[in-house]
Formats: sequence, structure tokens, C-alpha cells
Amino acid sequence: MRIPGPEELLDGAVVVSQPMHTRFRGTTVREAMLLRGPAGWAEFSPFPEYGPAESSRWLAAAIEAGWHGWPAPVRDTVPVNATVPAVAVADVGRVLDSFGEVPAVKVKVAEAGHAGPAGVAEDVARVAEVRRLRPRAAVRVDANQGWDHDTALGALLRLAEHGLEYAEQPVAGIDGLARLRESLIAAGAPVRIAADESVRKETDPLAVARAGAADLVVVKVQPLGGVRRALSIVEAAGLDAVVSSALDTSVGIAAGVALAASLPRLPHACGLGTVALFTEDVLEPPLRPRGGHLAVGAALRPVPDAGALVRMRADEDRQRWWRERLRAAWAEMTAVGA
Ligand SMILES: O=C(O)CCC(=O)c1ccccc1C(=O)O
Ligand SMILES: [Mg+2]
Repeated sequence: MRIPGPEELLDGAVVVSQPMHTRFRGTTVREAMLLRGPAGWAEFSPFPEYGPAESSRWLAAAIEAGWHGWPAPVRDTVPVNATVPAVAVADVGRVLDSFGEVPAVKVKVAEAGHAGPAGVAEDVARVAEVRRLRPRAAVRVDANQGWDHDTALGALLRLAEHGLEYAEQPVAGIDGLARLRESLIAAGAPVRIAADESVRKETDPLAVARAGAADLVVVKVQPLGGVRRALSIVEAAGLDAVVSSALDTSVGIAAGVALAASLPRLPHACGLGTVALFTEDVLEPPLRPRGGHLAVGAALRPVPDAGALVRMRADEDRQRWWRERLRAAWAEMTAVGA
């Protein structure tokens, strides 16, 4: 893959700031840098606390999107889940409605500061409310590794009574996942385990599969360094995959759609409906599912709306900060031995 230089990457780049309806990952605004390459628009949006090494994979994904393009899709539509942040029970209905009809709902649990017994009670109530409002949807939870072993075991035994499609990264670490999975089986509640952080934050994204510590893997295009790299990780893992967003703009979501559309098997709905969490989008109309599905053809060539880019443009300090960040990630990516 040819790697363009930083000047070429930054030519036409713009940083946008997207306000959110609901706090997610501890924030209410999401910034993203959009790049304009010969193959189309691309997104570079590592989370603000990420350093150059981690960000360099996000940059590789942007270069693939904007300068090379993606492999051919094997399906026309991608099923999408609703994502319910760790909101109060009273807000669950409003959040669900913003996603429209969906085949599956992902519920965030074990939020920072709420991972103890009182938090588990809130989590169970949130899942019960989702179950009540969407009786036919598949329901999955994502703890972002927020529980310890005993809390996770107790919480998942209670949550399993509401019917769980799977539990995403309930605890930290590959050993932690393996041990919890065994304990759930021994307790007669074999809740399936999906690895997220144990794929995207490990130096070896295949270690979790090799250890037999998970039943499925969650894959995100930017953290894994592009659609092709994610595809080969899924193939080598030999597990079913769920494609999920990193809270990207619609431009980044398009790359997730490209990945979901080119996986040989796609048995679960994907976490690609997250633009519903934003109050404004760079695409007009935004990349939103219809009847719980995204149309692949319409998604693959996102072109931001010129007016939206002006309205959502971050201030000049932020433009400069992101340009520096891209340069640092680029230097890391092209360093000898990298
Ligand atoms: O998968 C989804 O439904 C939405 C995406 C999501 O949860 C997410 C978004 C940004 C960062 C991390 C995560 C995560 O899956 O943990
Ligand atoms: Mg997750």
C-alpha cells in the first residue's frame, strides 16, 4: 500500500466537532478529522487520549479508505443494532426510538463509577427496560471491561434471565475472559463472550481466539488498521465477528459497512448505527439504517455536505492540534522497523 506523505494527507483535511445527545465514553462531543483522497473521503479519529503508536493504525485505515479503496462487498445490506449508553431507565425509550426498528440492541453496562452492586442493579433495570420495549430484539451487553470476575459472574447470571445474545468484554484481559467463560458454563448459564478490547488493544489481536477465551470477536476498522487487516484478523481468528463503530462520523461508518459487507459470514447485527447518538451529521442525509439495515451500495462513497463541514468545523486551535497528531502518527507509521 503506497503511503502518501503528510502534506498530501492534510491537503483538504478538515476537523469536525459533533455534539452528542447523550454522554458516551465520558464525553458529549466527538471530534474527527476528515481527509479527502483520490479514492474518496476518509476519517482519522483516534480518541483524544491515544498516542502516536495507537493512532498510527487509525491512520492506516484512513489511507486505505481515501487512497486505495476497499475489497468488493458480498452482500447488499448490513443489519444494525441500536446502542443504548448507560442512561437512566426513564431515558431508554427515547434512545431506542432514535434508532428506529432494529433486530438487536446493545446496552452499555458497568459504566465507570457504577460497576459495584448498586451499578449492577441499574444495569439489570436498563436491560429489563430494553427487553420490555423491544421484546423481539436480540439483546447484548457491553461492559467495556468494567467488572471484576465476581461482579461479572453475578451480573451476567441475573442478566441471562432476560435473554442475552452475548456479553461484550465483561472483564479485562484474555485470561479474565477465559476464566469468566468457564465459570458461566459451570454455573449452567453459558452466556456467549465477545472480545472487544482484547482484540483491538492487544499487541496480538489473535491471542484471544488462540486461547479459546471468546465465542466471537468485535472488530472496528480504525483501531485494527483498515478493512483488509480486519478481514484477515477475522479469518485467522476463525470466529464469527461483529463489526462496530468507534463512534465515527458517517464517513468512518462507511468503512465499517465495507468491512461488514465483505465478511464471508455475518450472523449478528453490527454496531454501525451510532450516528443516531449525534445531534448533527456530516452527510446529508446521515448514514442511518432503515428497517434495521444499512444499504451497502449507498454507504460506500460518502461525500460530506459542504454546509455541514462549515457548520461543524472545529476552531483553529483544534485544527492545528489534529494536524500535529496526524503528523506524529504518520512518523510512527513510517519509522524504520515499524
Ligand atoms: O457497538 C456499538 O453498538 C457501538 C459502538 C461502541 O459501543 C463503541 C464506540 C466507541 C468506542 C468503543 C465502543 C465499544 O464497543 O466498546
Ligand atoms: Mg465494546
